[in-house]
Amino acid sequence: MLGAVFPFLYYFNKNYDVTFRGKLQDIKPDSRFTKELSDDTRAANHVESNAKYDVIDSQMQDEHAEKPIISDVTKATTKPAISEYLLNRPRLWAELVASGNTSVKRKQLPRLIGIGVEKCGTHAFLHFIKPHPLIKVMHNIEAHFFDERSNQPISNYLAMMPEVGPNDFVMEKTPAYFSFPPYQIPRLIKTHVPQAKIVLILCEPAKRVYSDFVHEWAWHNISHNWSGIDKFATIQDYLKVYLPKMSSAFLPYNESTSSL
Ligand SMILES: Nc1ncnc2c1ncn2[C@@H]1O[C@H](COP(=O)(O)OS(=O)(=O)O)[C@@H](OP(=O)(O)O)[C@H]1O
Repeated sequence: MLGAVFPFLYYFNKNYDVTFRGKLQDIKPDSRFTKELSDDTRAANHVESNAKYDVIDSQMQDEHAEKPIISDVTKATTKPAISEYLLNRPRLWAELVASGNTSVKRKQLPRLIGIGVEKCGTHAFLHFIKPHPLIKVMHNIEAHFFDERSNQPISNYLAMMPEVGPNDFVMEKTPAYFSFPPYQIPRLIKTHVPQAKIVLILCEPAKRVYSDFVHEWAWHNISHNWSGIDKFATIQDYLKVYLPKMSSAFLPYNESTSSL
């Protein structure tokens, strides 16, 4: 896959000057590489383009002094040609991470909240996203605040979070936050933590049910005081309990329950 992407990016960068606005008509042939130019002109263009990087560098350095670095990254990714962005990207990331490495750390409400669905790979998602240098996952991972402590003040939720730098994104995931219509918990989250992006992972329902059965069975057998679904030996026993429980959670669909 990567083997296919890199030659494409190389060809693309070499032959086109892309103004990074996402529209096809903005992609223009780059005059620096067209055949009719003499070698001298190409050399002059090369010097000119290097000078352009210096200007961008100095502009970005000036701007860092006044504004949060994050807005500079947005500028750097939207204004210059994509080749300039690719050249500057490692430095931008290093600066962004370093600028958040201050001694001033504060607790932050999550900016990413995984709400489920249980048994659809929510741990795998966390595993993939955790190495990101700006994502800080809360220590216990699952806060269970909105399902178990929703009567408490939001300051208690904040108290559960790690202390982080200004550019960091705190994440927690509690698959039990996913609720079937009328979506009470996601709505509650949106009300109390409006800045948070809610991540919902879905998977094939039959696979999910079987995974849930194995999970519940294992918990029941490992922990005898497990208060989940009642004792069951087979998936048929499980479905007898699970299906009525799920169908009672559904309400008829209407406008008032679909406004999330
Ligand atoms: N990448 C990816 N994509 C899809 N599914 C994946 C992935 N990685 C793990 N899995 C399977 O997800 C199941 C565990 O889901 P969760 O991590 O959400 O479980 S939990 O709700 O936190 O207990 C569990 O399913 P079962 O093995 O069938 O039980 C995992 O195998």
